[in-house]
Amino acid sequence: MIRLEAQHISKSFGGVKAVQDFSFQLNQHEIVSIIGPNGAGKTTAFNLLTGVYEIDSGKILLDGQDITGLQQHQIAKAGIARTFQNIRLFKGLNVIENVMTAADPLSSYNLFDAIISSRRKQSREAEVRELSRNYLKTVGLTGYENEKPENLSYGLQRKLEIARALATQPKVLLLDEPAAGLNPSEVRDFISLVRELRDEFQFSIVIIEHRMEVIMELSKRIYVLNFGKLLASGTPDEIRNNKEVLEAYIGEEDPACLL
Ligand SMILES: Nc1ncnc2c1ncn2[C@@H]1O[C@H](COP(=O)(O)OP(=O)(O)OP(=O)(O)O)[C@@H](O)[C@H]1O
Repeated sequence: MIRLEAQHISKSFGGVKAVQDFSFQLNQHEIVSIIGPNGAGKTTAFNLLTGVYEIDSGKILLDGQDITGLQQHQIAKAGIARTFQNIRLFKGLNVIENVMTAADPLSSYNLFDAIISSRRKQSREAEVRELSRNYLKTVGLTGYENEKPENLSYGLQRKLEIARALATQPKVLLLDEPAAGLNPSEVRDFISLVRELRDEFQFSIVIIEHRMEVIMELSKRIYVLNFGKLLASGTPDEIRNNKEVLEAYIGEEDPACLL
């Protein structure tokens, strides 16, 4: 069953055609990737799927429902969660509070609130705290609940971002360069985590990534963008052996990156 579908979506910024007539499908319980050289339109595609930008033309469907033109918070509520290329965490809050604000976005978790709040709110807070503790456990952050996010290593901050995304109980998780800045052992760890998450939560995942070992190991199918357009799509083996794709990567920092 198709979970998320983009039909001929396009977006220009002035004269730059960032995404042109791009279509893709993501099935239930599937991991697909979007790859392409720098500036190919990958992040713009995520921004269109999550309502950060209004699309110029095309349609986006989630479980067959048209979600084109919805606001970011409506799309999040409909079931699409994402992480960002540049990690976005709340520095003023500790690790567990970062997850709690995602699990219960209408609440603010701070000491003042705790003192003045009603018993009902306190019991809701206890419930959300417990849920958040579980999400932290899932990503391997047990023991870090009271740390400030900026004191965590880059790899752990990435996990915290994922815990925040999990807390919104998504149907679809969009990961924008989740392995950027990770060392080789963190990359291995991350690959296992993504598989575990998909199996445990039964959701579908789209990954944008430059680290090809991540893409090749995790993706069932890969979409390749170049200058905003779909250049190719197929299985990791098909993409690895696609001459046009290899040519598109020539001149990139890591031209051998398709492995
Ligand atoms: N808000 C914006 N305003 C103007 N131009 C933009 C904006 N966002 C993206 N672009 C342009 O759209 C094109 C696609 O950018 P995008 O960030 O989507 O590429 P990308 O494939 O994610 O690149 P990278 O791998 O470097 O992150 C680029 O030419 C970029 O400069």
